[in-house]
Amino acid sequence: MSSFPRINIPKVLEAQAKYNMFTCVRPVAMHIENPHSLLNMKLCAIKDNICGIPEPTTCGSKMLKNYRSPFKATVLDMLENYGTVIVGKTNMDEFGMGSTNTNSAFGPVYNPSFDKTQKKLSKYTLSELQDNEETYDFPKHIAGGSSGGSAAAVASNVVDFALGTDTGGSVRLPASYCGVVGFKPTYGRLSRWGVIQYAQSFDTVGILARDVDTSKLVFDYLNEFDEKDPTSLLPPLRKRIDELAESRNKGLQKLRIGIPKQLNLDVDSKVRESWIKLISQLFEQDHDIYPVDLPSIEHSIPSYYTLVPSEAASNLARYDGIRYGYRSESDSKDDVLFAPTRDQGFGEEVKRRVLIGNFNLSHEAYISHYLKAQNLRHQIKLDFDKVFRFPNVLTSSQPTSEGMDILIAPTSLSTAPTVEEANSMTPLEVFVNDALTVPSSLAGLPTCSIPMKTPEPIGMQVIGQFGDDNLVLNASRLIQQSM
Ligand SMILES: NC(=O)C[C@H](N)C(=O)O
Repeated sequence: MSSFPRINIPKVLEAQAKYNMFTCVRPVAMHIENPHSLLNMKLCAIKDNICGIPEPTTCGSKMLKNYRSPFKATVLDMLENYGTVIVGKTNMDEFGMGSTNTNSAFGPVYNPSFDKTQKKLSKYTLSELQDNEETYDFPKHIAGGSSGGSAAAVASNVVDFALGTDTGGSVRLPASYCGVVGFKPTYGRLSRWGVIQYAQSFDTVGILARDVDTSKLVFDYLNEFDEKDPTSLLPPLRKRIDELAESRNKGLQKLRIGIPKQLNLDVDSKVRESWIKLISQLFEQDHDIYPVDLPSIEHSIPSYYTLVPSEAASNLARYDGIRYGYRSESDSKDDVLFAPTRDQGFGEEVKRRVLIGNFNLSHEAYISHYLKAQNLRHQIKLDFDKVFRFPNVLTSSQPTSEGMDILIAPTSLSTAPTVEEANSMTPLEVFVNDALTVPSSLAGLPTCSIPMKTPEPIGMQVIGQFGDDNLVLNASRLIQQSM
C-alpha cells in the first residue's frame, strides 16, 4: 500500500532555514508501507552522496549540482522496501572532504545542539529567547563533517535517523559535535553500491540516530551481503564472525576495556574530564580497565592523508565535463575542456586533495609516500590485532585471553568550534582534527560515538575488533543507558 505520510513540513523547513542541513527537502514523500518492518514510517535523511531519489545527488559540489543518477544505492533501496520515509538529502563537505562541513557548495551546516546549549546556559529565560530570537546573537558553531547535514537533521529532531558515510570520521565527528550517536560499522558490512566514491578502501556507510537502539535497529536491517558491491563482506566470512561471536558468548557484565595510551595526547580539558568520568563510571560498574599500547597509530594522520587523497584523485578523474556533471562554458583558447571545468566545478579543498593525491601516485613519490603509507596502515592493523581478544577474521590473528573486548577513546579533540574558528584553521589543522577517528578507519574497525551527558556535546568512541559490530553496539547501548 502506498501513502503520503505526514511529515511536519513547516518544522523541517524551519530547521532547514536555521541550520542548512539539507541540499533538498522532499515536500511530499510518496512511500510504500511495509507493516512487517520496524522501520515502517520512520523518517530518515540521506547524505547527498548516496544515489537514487528523483532529486539530484550532488556530493555537496557545484560539479554535480544537477546530476540525477540512474542508479539507486542498495542501502536506499533497502530502506524504502522496509517502509522508511526519505525526508531529504543532507548537506556535506564536498565529496566528503573535510571535518567542518564548511566545504560545501550549499554553504555551511550549523550545529543545532550547540544552539540549544548556548541558549540554555545564557542568562535569558526561555520565553525571552523565543520572543526575540533574532536579537540574541550567539556565535554559530559548526556541525562537523563531512556528514554534518545528517547529524544536524537528527539533532534537530526532524528525522528519526540519517545515513552518512565515514571515510576517516565523517559520521562520528559530526555526531560528537552535535550530541548524537554515530555508528561506523566494520568496513564491508553495509553495501557501498550506489554511494559515490571518495576513497573506496575506507568509505563506509554509517548511521546517525539519537539513541543506540535505533542505530542497532537500522544496522540489523541493512547488514547484508550485496553481490553488486565488490567490497561487501562475503557470506562465509559473515558466518565465521557470527560463529566466533556465539562461541565466545560474551555477556556485558564484565568487559575488558582498553584505553589507548597514544590517544591521550592533545585532547582539551573538557574532553579529557568527560573521558576520565566515563572510565571511572565503567570501573565502578565492575568492568576491567587497562591501558593499551598502539604505537603505530601515531602515524595515522600521515598515512590516512597520503592514501585517501591518492584514491580520491583517481576517483575524481571522471569529472571532466564530458560524460556528466558541470561543464565549463569558458571559451578559452585552450582546446582542453577539462581544465577550466575542474577549476570552476571543484572547491578549494577538493583541488588541494586531487593535487596531493596525484603527486603521491607519481613516479617521484610512489615509493617514498604511497607505499610507505600502505605499510604504516598495515602496522596499524597489526597493532589493533594485538590488543583485541576477538580474532580478526581477515588476518586470522591469534588473540590471547588477556585481550580487550572494546577500546574507549574520545571522538574529537575538542567540542565544536565556531564557524569563525573553523574558517581560520589551516588545512593542516583541519587534518589533525581527525587524529582520534582515523585509526579505526585505517583498520576498518566498527566504532560508535556516543554522546556524553555534558553541557556542550562531547562524544566518546567504542572501538571493536573487525566484524565485532554487535559487541560494539551492545556495549554502546549499555554505556548510553547507564549514564
Ligand atoms: N570523509 C571523512 O571521513 C572526513 C575526513 N575528515 C576527510 O576529510 O577525509
